[in-house]
Amino acid sequence: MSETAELLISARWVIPVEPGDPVLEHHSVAVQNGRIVAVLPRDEARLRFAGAKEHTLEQHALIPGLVNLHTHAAMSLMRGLADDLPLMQWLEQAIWPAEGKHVSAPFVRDGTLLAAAEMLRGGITTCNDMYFYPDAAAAAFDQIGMRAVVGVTTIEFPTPYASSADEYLRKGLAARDQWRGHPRIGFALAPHAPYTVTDDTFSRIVNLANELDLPIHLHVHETAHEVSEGVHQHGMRPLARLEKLGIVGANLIGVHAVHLADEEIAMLAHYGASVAHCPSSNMKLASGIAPITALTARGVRVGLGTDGAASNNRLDLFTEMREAALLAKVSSGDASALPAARVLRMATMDGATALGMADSIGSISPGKYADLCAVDLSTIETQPCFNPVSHLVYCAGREHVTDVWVGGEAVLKHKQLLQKPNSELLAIARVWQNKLGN
Ligand SMILES: CSC[C@H]1O[C@@H](n2cnc3c(O)ncnc32)[C@H](O)[C@@H]1O
Ligand SMILES: [Zn+2]
Repeated sequence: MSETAELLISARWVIPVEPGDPVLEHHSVAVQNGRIVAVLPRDEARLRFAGAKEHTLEQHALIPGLVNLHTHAAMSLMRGLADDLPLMQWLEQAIWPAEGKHVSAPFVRDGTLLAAAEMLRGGITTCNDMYFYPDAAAAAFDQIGMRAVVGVTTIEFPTPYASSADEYLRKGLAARDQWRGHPRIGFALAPHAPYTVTDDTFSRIVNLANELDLPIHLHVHETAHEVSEGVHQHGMRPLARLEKLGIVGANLIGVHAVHLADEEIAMLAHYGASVAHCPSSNMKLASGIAPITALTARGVRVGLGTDGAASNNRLDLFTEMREAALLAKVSSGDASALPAARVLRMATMDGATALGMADSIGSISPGKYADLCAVDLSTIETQPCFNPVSHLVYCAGREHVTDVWVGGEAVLKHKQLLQKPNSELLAIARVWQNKLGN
């Protein structure tokens, strides 16, 4: 059998995430046509793929590209615009008025470019995005070489983007049609939240999700106020209403899921739904601590999200991994809760599975896209290194990411983005800083 690979990426440690939790020392990942063809010992790889170009990472851990299961990428342009407020004051008094004034296709294109650059620099190769002008967002992700699931966003109030649920859905679905078949850009249905979407619109979304086989990406049970208001308005808790409407299913990505009763955890498990856990945003908006230990104990899949840069204020999954682990331990009183390998799996494979992409991303496995992230563990602050998985979650940060590939294409080399110069991105940020600052 003749085997070819155009690229071998050889690393001190290859951490494939599945199957099992192995740490492979001095291994190589062979890549052909954007996909992984083999994971094997380095010496064997050099013989078997003699013609391949080799990229050597002597002191690095090579991990699957991280999957950001919830973000609003273009909100990077509103980073630090409104801090230290709880969710509804933050939205109603600061963010929604600013969005009403500034959001446009160029805003979304530029904000998404900036966010995608930040995410790639931090080892995030795929994100699940929910924002206005999905077509502009898709174009930005494509331009910079990132993989993204873009939301067909729906909210029941008018914005510069659309004036009715019908128009949001029509425009979002038209964008999806336009990007169909793209190897890196996919779509999800993205109703904003139970308090901003009507029963009729949720019913339409259920039908569309079934017809088009799309995930449903939805903020849910983020605050105690959301739950009590839901009871006041609809006579039942939001998740009960969503279950009645058919929204709760295996394709649901419920974002935040902070305030859950035991029966609601059981309900999510029963339907095979996923949760996008966003620890920084939940802490910064004082929303609460999501019951991740209880969710995972019942078998609910949990991925990690950054939320937008206006409520975090970083798009950094290394921080989210560390916080997820520490919050699980302190809130359960159990230091063994969410060990490092489990958290790394949440930030990779579990996010991929939640997006319906388990066969194409999330682990370093033959047949999957070569979405990879190299983390330098040779620095002063990462010494000594007895266990690279421990370091990835508890010690290293996004500043240790040196090289990133998406579909076998290098997008970050020696910490430099290859598709866009930093100077161009900084100039874009300056323009919007001036506009939003006035
Ligand atoms: C309809 S586009 C997305 C919409 O969501 C707003 N948003 C950002 N972060 C949060 C959050 O944590 N909970 C609820 N809504 C959020 C964003 O500003 C857009 O208006
Ligand atoms: Zn959000």
